[in-house]
Amino acid sequence: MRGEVVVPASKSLTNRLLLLAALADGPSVVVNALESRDSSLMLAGLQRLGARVEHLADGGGTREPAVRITPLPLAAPPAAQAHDASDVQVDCGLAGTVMRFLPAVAALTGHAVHFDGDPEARVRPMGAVLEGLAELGVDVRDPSAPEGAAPTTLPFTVSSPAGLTGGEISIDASGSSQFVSGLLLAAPRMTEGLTLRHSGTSVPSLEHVEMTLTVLEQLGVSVSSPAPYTWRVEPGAIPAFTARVEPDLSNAGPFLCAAAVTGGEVVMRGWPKDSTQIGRRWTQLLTDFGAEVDSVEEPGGETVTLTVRGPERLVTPGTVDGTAELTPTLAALAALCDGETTFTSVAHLRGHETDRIAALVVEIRRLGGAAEETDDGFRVLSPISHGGLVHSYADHRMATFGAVLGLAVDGVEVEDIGCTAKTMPTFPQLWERLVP
Ligand SMILES: O=C(O)C1=C[C@@H](OP(=O)(O)O)[C@@H](O)[C@H](O)C1
Ligand SMILES: C=C(OP(=O)(O)O)C(=O)O
Repeated sequence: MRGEVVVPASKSLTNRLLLLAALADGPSVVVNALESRDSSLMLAGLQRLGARVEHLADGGGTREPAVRITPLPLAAPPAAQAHDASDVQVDCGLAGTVMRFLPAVAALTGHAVHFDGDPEARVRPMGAVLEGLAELGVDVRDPSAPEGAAPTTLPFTVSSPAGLTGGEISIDASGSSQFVSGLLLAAPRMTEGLTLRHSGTSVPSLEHVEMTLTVLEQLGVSVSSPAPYTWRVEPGAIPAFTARVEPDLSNAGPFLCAAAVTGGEVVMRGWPKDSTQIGRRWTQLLTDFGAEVDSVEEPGGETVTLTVRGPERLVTPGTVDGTAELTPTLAALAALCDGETTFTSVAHLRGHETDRIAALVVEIRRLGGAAEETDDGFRVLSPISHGGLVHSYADHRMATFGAVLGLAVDGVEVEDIGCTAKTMPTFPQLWERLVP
């Protein structure tokens, strides 16, 4: 695999910026927003909550497509305009950022809003974010459950006729960093702002919480972390803004790994030098697996051209720690190494699009490799030895895991490559272009 790749925009940054545009104090423009299932669901959800969405061919003279959002109306306490909006429905699909980020925004509008999603989404953990909202006075219920039973998964309805006052709450976010981000993103529009404390052992994917805080700060919101695992967002207007979205560095992973597993070379221009995305870790991770990574600064100084060259034989780093959403792609590298690789601090992957720990172990074994689950992750013991059908489980990263394996082993077929549309609808075309 040899060539140059331009990956689409970041899902995580797109969905944060779209949401914050809907809470800003005037129309805002998100340039180079991702177009994918997750971002479409975010836009549709924000529209349901009252935001206006316009697609622009040229975002503010940059000749790049953009989305202009006119903010949604917030509840005016006392909630004179809050109507009985039992017909406001938000479809979350399988998007964690929609199911975890929009309930607090829904509460700010004063409407009763019903959330549901794909069958696979109905098992993804939601408890902590819903408990947090309940602590803030929001009525959270599953209309089909017995009276009094607090929902911990989709579907559910949130309703807070007077909007959100905010204050100080504590939740256990050990299941997902999105529980923290989902409450902090809405916090500037809570009348008292929000102090949020995490009460469990550790928060996974902490890079994503840092991304939330940085984006808020870049948009003029005052944020702080007064103690470990405690965050404070001050109340206030979010000035209307224009922001451009970086390329998705997590989705860059399969392409960079394509070079790594084939002894090829893949070039990416416009790689941000200073990103909040967890995908910034690829340069070190690929080096750890034996690839050669070069970066050359581009004019302007904010981006580099990244070149990844694959080694003759991959080497295992032994342990790979806390790699969150990068893990399925890294598991493909591990499944092509002779030595053992142990993935640690990724227990929360069981609550992703599918139980990724179980899925990765099953699929590696299906192709003749040896792998086992551990308490906080999994271990790849020996490489895959033959082809077969890799199951996707509706999970874009399981599909791209299979695609990377198929470059190194004959006869690998990936079921439902279309599920990559969750964050990268152009994956099949971009992939084909790299094949010699
Ligand atoms: O905030 C975000 O944009 C995300 C946070 C992470 O969630 P978890 O903390 O559940 O891993 C990550 O895996 C997900 O793809 C995107
Ligand atoms: C975990 C992921 O997605 P979500 O935003 O749906 O949680 C992911 O993209 O790997």
